Amino acid sequence: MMNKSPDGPGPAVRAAGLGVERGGRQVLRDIGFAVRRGSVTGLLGPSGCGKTTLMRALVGAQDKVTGTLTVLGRPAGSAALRSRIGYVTQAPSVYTDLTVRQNLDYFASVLGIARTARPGRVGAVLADVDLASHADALAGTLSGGQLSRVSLAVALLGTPELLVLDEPTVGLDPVLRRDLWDLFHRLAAERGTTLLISSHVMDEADRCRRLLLMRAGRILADDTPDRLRERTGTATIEEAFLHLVEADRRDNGPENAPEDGGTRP
Ligand SMILES: Nc1ncnc2c1ncn2[C@@H]1O[C@H](COP(=O)(O)OP(=O)(O)OP(=O)(O)O)[C@@H](O)[C@H]1O
Repeated sequence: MMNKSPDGPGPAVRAAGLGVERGGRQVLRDIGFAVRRGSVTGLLGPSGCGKTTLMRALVGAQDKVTGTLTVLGRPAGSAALRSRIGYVTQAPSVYTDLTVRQNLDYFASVLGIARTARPGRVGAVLADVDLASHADALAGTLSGGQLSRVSLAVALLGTPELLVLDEPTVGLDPVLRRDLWDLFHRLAAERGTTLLISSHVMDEADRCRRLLLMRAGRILADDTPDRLRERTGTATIEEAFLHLVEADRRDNGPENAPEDGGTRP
């Protein structure tokens, strides 16, 4: 079933002049970009550059946001967006003393999915993330990769129009990573879901239709993988990124924004 948006055909996400202050520091500054509906967009950049903060702003979980941030046609954080967005954080958010199925059934009830519809919906998302064979295992006995797939299954329960995934493939073996990327593209192609996926692994970049490259709280580039390589005259996204970082250093100096190293209270 394709997602139908009540808010017209505009971009899924549009940011302009976006800034975020965290811990008394400006950690995002003058961010501007648009994410097309039904696309798979990668948010790439080194640890601490602000990927999670940007995602938190998108889903309405971040304080001290300035500028414009529109999500599915509404201001980020609007109550009406809650059921339309799926957000998977880096830390799996499931109950370890419940089975996978019990977790999903619980979250389905929280989402207001009717009791009679729940077994079907739970079965469908278990199949999506390839965990049907572990449905009755206690979540606490699963591997890290399996646990993060349970979190993804939770996010899929409500058939979200926008899926925001914070480093969903970290720590996964190559086969699982490939399978997850296949799933992401199926969700976009078959259901019209928009996916924004963060990673600091540059070799995942080619799996995205479009890339947002971040450094030190700013967007360095917003382009397709091919065009990024072409316009920087490089062979890989990693080289393209390094090329853009050097150009940025020349233009703005090395200290234009805080790099990683802050503490996280
Ligand atoms: N709770 C917090 N309070 C204050 N500053 C924070 C907090 N969390 C993160 N920061 C700072 O905000 C900046 C951006 O952090 P963020 O977690 O968004 O980066 P990231 O790109 O997602 O990093 P990673 O890839 O390591 O997850 C960093 O400088 C970090 O130190």
